[in-house]
Amino acid sequence: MKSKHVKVIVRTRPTSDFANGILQISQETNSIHIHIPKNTESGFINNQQEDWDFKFNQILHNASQECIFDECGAPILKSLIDGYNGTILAYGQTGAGKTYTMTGTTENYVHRGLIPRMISQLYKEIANKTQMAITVRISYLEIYNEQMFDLLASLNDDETNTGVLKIVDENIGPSLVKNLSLQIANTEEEALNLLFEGETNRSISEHQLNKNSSRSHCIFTIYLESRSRVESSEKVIYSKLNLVDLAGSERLSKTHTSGVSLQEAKYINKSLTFLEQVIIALSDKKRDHIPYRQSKLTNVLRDALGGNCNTIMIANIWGVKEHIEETISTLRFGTRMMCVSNTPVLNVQYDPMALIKKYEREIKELKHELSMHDALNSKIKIQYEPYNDNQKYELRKQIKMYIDNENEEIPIINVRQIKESFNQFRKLYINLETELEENAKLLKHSANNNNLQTNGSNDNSKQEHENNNNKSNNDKDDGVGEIEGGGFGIGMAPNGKSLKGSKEKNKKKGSSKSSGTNEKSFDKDNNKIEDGLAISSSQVFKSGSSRNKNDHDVEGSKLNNIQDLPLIQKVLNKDNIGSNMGSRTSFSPPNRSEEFEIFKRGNGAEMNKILTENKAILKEKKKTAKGFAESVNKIKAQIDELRDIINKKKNNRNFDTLNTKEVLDEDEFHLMQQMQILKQHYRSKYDSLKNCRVEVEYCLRLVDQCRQKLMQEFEAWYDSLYGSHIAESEGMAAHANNNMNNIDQNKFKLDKINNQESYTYYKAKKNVDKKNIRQTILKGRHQKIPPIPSSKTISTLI
Ligand SMILES: Nc1ncnc2c1ncn2[C@@H]1O[C@H](COP(=O)(O)OP(=O)(O)OP(=O)(O)O)[C@@H](O)[C@H]1O
Repeated sequence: MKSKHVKVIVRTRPTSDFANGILQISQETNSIHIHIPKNTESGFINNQQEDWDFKFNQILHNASQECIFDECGAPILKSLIDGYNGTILAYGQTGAGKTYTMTGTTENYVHRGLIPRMISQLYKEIANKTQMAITVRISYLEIYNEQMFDLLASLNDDETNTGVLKIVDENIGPSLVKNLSLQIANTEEEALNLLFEGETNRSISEHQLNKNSSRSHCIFTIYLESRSRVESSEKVIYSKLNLVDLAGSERLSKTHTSGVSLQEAKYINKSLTFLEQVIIALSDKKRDHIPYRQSKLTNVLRDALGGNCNTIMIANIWGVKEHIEETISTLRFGTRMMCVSNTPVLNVQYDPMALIKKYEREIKELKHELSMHDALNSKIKIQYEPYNDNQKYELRKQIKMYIDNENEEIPIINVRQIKESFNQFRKLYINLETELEENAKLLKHSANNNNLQTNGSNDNSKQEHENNNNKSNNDKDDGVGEIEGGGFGIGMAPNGKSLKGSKEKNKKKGSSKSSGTNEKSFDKDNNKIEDGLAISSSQVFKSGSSRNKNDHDVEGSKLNNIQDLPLIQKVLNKDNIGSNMGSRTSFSPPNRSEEFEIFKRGNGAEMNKILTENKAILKEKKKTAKGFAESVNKIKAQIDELRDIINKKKNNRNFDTLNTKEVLDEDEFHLMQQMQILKQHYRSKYDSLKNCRVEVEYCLRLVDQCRQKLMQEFEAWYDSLYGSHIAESEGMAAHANNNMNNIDQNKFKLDKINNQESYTYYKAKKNVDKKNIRQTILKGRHQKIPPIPSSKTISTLI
């Protein structure tokens, strides 16, 4: 961007009384020399200096109005139409010809000033610019005694623009003055009417020097908004032209004013002083702050002074002897003004609405082109709309398979698919992170529990050991605990009692009172759960979530309920649903067991794999525990047997050596030693068994969690595929069933048939449930058993 200095052109008012000896004008060199000899009789000149030399951009001595337009107006007008702001300031003492220069006189057309000439030329130019649609707006502002007046306010019909005029800090609109009316002028005549309207409204007061003299600053502004008729219409060029008729710059003493006129003169003087300060500040390159805000005039003209504008100042001088001091003052001001530089730039803006329309058009065309391109390359099925839920689901499936090495690669279709793939990868990663955190928590929790149990079992063991030594024969009936059994207390193994026998006993008792889970029943249990899923996954979901010590019973009762289900659903699917749902066609969701099998192979494959692996680990642990339990029982039986032999020997010896000191024979001594060894073995095996049990319980919990998650995922998957259909055709009954116990289910079904209100209620319930299921799934997706800590590790963790 190139900066330009403000152009200063001096115009002299023609006079027969020209101060020839004092004022020498050279139009060739554009310079003015003033010589005031000393000892002159005029008392108001500066005696300290005799000569003044000034040089300007141009001096128009006794020039015609037409010449002024050609030299000042025409170039500014041209750049205005090209999109650059322009300002022409008329500065000078009262009577020097500022108004004549800007407005001219109306009596004679030849004497019309710059404004009417520029208006006229503007419309001629607009008429020639056929490729551009140019809108002309006009404002006319008067600043009088530091107050702003809208000279065109009288034209506002709707009284919308009646607010107080205020200078806004940011030039957000075409005008810096808020509430200043902008009148559209479609023709030269309309523009001139506005000029004249403003003129008549102009504030005029009596003045000693010139009775028509204006004491106000007047700013006539032409705003152009240009859009190309041929190129894109969103590009708008805004430009404006300020034509400023400043108030007289003479000194207060010269005006001989008093009262109101004095006050006016003070304001004029003040604002011109501020104008001068701004100019001084602008011409000093070291100055950071330009005091534009000191006066309304400088604030309004801040764009024209040191901003984005082509600025010309016409310094009007009245070359008579008595005004020589004002002439010097005006020329000094002009000289300073020449130091001010502006940086005019093209004011291009983009109409946001038009821009949006353009982009929409472009997108449409590009889509069209893309679809043609795809068609030519036989890629007919490619879509460019955002991914819907089903597509996301499919992509996620592909990614999972890719991660599991089941897919060599994911075929790239388009950028949208790549983006969505990244999204899905991120989601999977976040899930994995959550899963790891949860596992870590679980591990810690388990370790804590283990420590407590290990400590407890150590104490128990000690106690048991002591008890065993003191036990009498009556204790023989107490059995030794085993992994499958509920109680795991160590007692005396009765003679002939075997592990098998105790298992039988437990079986008979039933597992409802058992604190542990029977291995056999556990496996059976697993089958049941999956069978349950086959019929009603939500039933299974419920069983998974409520798995506890009484699982066995729960499962049993569930099976009964499941058997009842098809009949109830038949009833629901038949007439009742139809009567409630009107003419909607009924939809029968696919068989859940088949779907579950599909799910396990597809989306749930990963989870199912983890579950299977975990179950295998669990089985292995149980097997180990069983082995320990068998060893413990075996040793216990040996101990009992040995104890019997020892006791018998002891009794016999007591009988033989009555009232004599007790002495062990060699045989008895050996038996006692064997007993010691057996007890040591017993303790060692018992400890191993305890530790193994902790691991089994830990595995059990995790297997249980895996199963629940598999079920939840299946639920969500099934629901996402068929949920809406089920809801539409079956009402919300089926799903509500899944989340209620049997009584509630039947109640709901009856309500559903008879009462529309409950239908709405359950519908709401279903939505909440659905949300909760999703949230649960999102919280922790897959939980794979982390490496099972050995009991030693668990102990050291605590
Ligand atoms: N170049 C000129 N040719 C002919 N007449 C002129 C010229 N300059 C000024 N005059 C006449 O001088 C008189 C005063 O001029 P004008 O009103 O334009 O002064 P002004 O500087 O605008 O004064 P004010 O500061 O009071 O507004 C007017 O009658 C005007 O017609």
